[in-house]
Amino acid sequence: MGNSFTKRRHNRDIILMQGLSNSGKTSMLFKLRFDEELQVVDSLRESIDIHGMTLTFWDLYGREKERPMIRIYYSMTKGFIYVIDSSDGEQLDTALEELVQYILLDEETAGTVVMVLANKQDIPGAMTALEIQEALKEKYNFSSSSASAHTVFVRACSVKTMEGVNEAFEDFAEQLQLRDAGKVRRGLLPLVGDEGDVKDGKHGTFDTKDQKESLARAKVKKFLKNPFCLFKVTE
Ligand SMILES: Nc1nc2c(ncn2[C@@H]2O[C@H](COP(=O)(O)OP(=O)(O)OP(=O)(O)O)[C@@H](O)[C@H]2O)c(=O)[nH]1
Ligand SMILES: [Mg+2]
Repeated sequence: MGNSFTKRRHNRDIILMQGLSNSGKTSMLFKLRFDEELQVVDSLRESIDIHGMTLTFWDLYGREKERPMIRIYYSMTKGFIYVIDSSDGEQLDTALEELVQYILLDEETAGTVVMVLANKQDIPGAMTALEIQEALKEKYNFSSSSASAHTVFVRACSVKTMEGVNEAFEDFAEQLQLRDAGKVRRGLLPLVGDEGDVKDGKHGTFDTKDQKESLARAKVKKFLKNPFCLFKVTE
């Protein structure tokens, strides 16, 4: 029988969706869950089946005053999806500052998977995933010892066109599975496909995966299928 600390750690089963107001959290969750454009609500809690898992997402309001208080849910959280409006260059600094202060530097989030979504890629002039990743690296020292506490990765997407959204959530679920299987990848993971390419001012497409990534996936699938493998609890 575990003590209350152990119990609390093992009870982590929600995914928090965070990000500044207007970044696209609710529309994203609504479209994933109901395949419709959102018009009416600004916060949702929904369970979605992804990659053979049922994940419960809590999309919380992006209102400024409430954002620091979201940490009361951190002890129940196993992953974060941090949504950024890539078309809003003026707010990027604030968005990344909050990601660092409220999530990455909070000890309660250690061991979680953090996906940063560079949303609204359909808007001309939107910052690329690479640009956002570089800006994040300037804010947060990923080679510090505390940086290895998380699995962090950046993906580009557009809720409007749904480009990159399903793929990003699949990747997220896969990282959670890896974590649960004791095969945790720590620190900042590389971008996939040609997300990093910015040629002639154009953004890359979001759906190509590079060979290394698919090799890694194949290995994980093999590992997960092994009936003799013991699933290690990593927290
Ligand atoms: N062009 C474009 N607009 C988007 C995209 N994603 C969301 N939007 C729009 O951005 C606005 C804000 O979206 P919401 O989903 O309400 O944003 P939110 O992050 O939930 O905001 P709060 O509830 O205030 O925290 C809406 O008008 C959406 O239609 C996108 O990928 N492209
Ligand atoms: Mg909302």
